[in-house]
Parts: sequence; C-alpha cells; structure tokens
Amino acid sequence: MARIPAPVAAVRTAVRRSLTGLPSGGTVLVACSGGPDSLALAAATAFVAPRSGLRPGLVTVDHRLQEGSTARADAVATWARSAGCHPVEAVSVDVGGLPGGPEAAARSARYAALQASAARWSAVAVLLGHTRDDQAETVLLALARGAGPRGLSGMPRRRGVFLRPLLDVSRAQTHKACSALGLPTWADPHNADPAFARTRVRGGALPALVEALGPAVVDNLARTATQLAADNAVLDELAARARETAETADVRPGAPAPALSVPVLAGLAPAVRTRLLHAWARGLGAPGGDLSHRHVDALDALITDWHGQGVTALPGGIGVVRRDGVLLAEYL
Ligand SMILES: Nc1ncnc2c1ncn2[C@@H]1O[C@H](COP(=O)(O)OP(=O)(O)OP(=O)(O)O)[C@@H](O)[C@H]1O
Repeated sequence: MARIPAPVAAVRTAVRRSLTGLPSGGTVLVACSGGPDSLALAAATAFVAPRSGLRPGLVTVDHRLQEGSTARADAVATWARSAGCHPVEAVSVDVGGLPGGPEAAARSARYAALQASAARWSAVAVLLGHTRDDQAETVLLALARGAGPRGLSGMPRRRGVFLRPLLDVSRAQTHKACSALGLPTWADPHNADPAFARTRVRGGALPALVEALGPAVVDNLARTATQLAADNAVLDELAARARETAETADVRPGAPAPALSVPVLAGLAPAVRTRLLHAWARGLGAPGGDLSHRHVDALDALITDWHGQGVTALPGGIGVVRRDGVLLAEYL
C-alpha cells in the first residue's frame, strides 16, 4: 500500500479526533471557501467521516463581492460531489445592508448561511478550516487591541454546531496536503487585501515576529489561546455562580433583567465581577451581544467608585442605575 504523505495524515488525524463522539449516521458539513485550508479539511472529512460512521457534506458560500465568485462556488461544489460529499450546497448571500465593514458583513452573512444549511440538513456539526496560524493571528490581533483573557483565548474549538478541527494543524501542512493530493485550490482575493488588519498581520507582523523570535512564535501564540481558554472556562463558571447570588428577586415590571445586589458585586474579585456584568448585559440584549470595556468600566464604577452617578447608558436603549443597594436596568 502506498504511504500516506505526512501532511495528509496529520489533517486526517485532526479531523478524526474532532469527529469522535458525534452521533453515528449524522451529517457533518464542511464550510469550504475553496482555499487550501478548508479544501484540505473537506478532502480529509470526505475520507474520514464514512469510516467514522458519519456522512460528509459541504457548503460553500458565495458572498457575491468579487467577480468570478459564483464560478468559484460552483467549481468547489463540483469538486465536492466528485469527492463523494452529500449534500453539497453553493449558497449565495446578500452582504449589502448588514452592519460593520465589508469583512464583518460577509462574516455575519456567512455564519447565518452556514447555520441555515446545518438546520436544513439536520447536520450534527459544521467544520471550519481555521488553522493554528489563524489562531496565532487572532491572538496577536487581540493583544494589539488590548483584549482580556476572553479575546486572548482566540477561536474556540467548538461553539454550538461549529467545530474547528484544524486548530493544531499549521497552514503549511494544509497547503502541503492539498499539493500531495493534487487538489485544485481557489485563492480568496480578500486574503490578500491589505485593507484588512488580519491580512497585514499575516503578511507582515507575524512573519516579522517569526524572523525576530524564531518559528516557535506561531505555536506559542496558539498555545496561549488554549491555556487562556481553559482559565476562561473556570472564570465563567465562577461568574455564573456569583450571578445566581447577586441577582435579587427585585424584577420590576417591564425591567429587562433582575436587579443585582451591590454588596454581593462589591465582594467579588474584579475578574469575576467584570464577567458577571458582561453576562448580565448580554442578557439585556445589548446589540452585538457584548459591551465595550468603557461600558463595563462605567458599570463597575457604579459599584467601586460610587458618588451618586446618574444613568449609565448602554447600547440598545438600556440604562443602568444604582438605587437602594442594587443595580437596576431599565429601558430608556
Ligand atoms: N465562502 C466561504 N464558504 C464557506 N466557508 C467559508 C467561506 N469563507 C470562509 N469559510 C470558512 O471559514 C474558515 C475561515 O475562513 P478565512 O477566510 O478566515 O480563512 P482562510 O485561512 O483563508 O481559509 P481557507 O484557506 O479555507 O479559505 C474557512 O476555512 C472555511 O471553513
């Protein structure tokens, strides 16, 4: 039997590991742009899934932002059918009118389309092709914007239906796997666009760090993410328990959330309190789900630097006031 090239074996092993435990007979959909990372992932999944009692499928999203994107999506779909994937979908999305810059808009449209595909096919997982290099870039970008442990823990291996099997596989390996298998790859012009911070990190900042500090930098940045993800899980758990104690029975009619006890909040470690406030604010339905550090600092000041402040306004038309020893949220 011919020897399997090492990069192909590495990608298959990573996929096999992440498919372990999924319900037998289920459909796993690979989210494939046609780029080398997700194509190597798709080829490995087409090979591994049937041997793991699963059905490999593929979805490619056409953002219709560049010329030739529809032809590219069709070519990816044709390749996927020839590789034995079923179902195979090429889904077009409308990026116009979504909030944020074009990159953010394309991302939200893509994730919504992938979620919808997963629901349509009752998929047990949607696989994303982010690699260890993508994780290192994410950590570096998070460091640069002053993120806390949550941001520095990078992209999770699993969130809901989404899995990232390749977070321990380098981009060089996915590229080599594609070459070894003779796979056609379709370059995404966005990946070369210097308008995006990630492109500049990929093309300049990270290679400069590798040059200055050695090739282990990429692995080390990705490892930081793994370590912090574990610490985060513990802090989240502590914050969830503290929230149960801090939430009072004081739910005013029409208020967006139960009031929080100031003495309980004041007794918490700052890292736990900040998390609790984030989670509470998410429950208030702040648009985008999360608060900026400025909002959290303002909420924190209601507890730790109290001098009779008025309403702290949060996004989404919600205000928070301190009154009679509790923090109260109200619609403005
Ligand atoms: N147009 C798309 N259709 C389907 N999935 C996509 C699409 N674009 C990105 N994805 C998914 O999101 C992952 C990350 O995409 P991103 O463009 O950030 O990374 P990338 O390193 O360029 O990946 P790739 O080499 O697979 O394009 C991809 O590996 C893929 O799983």
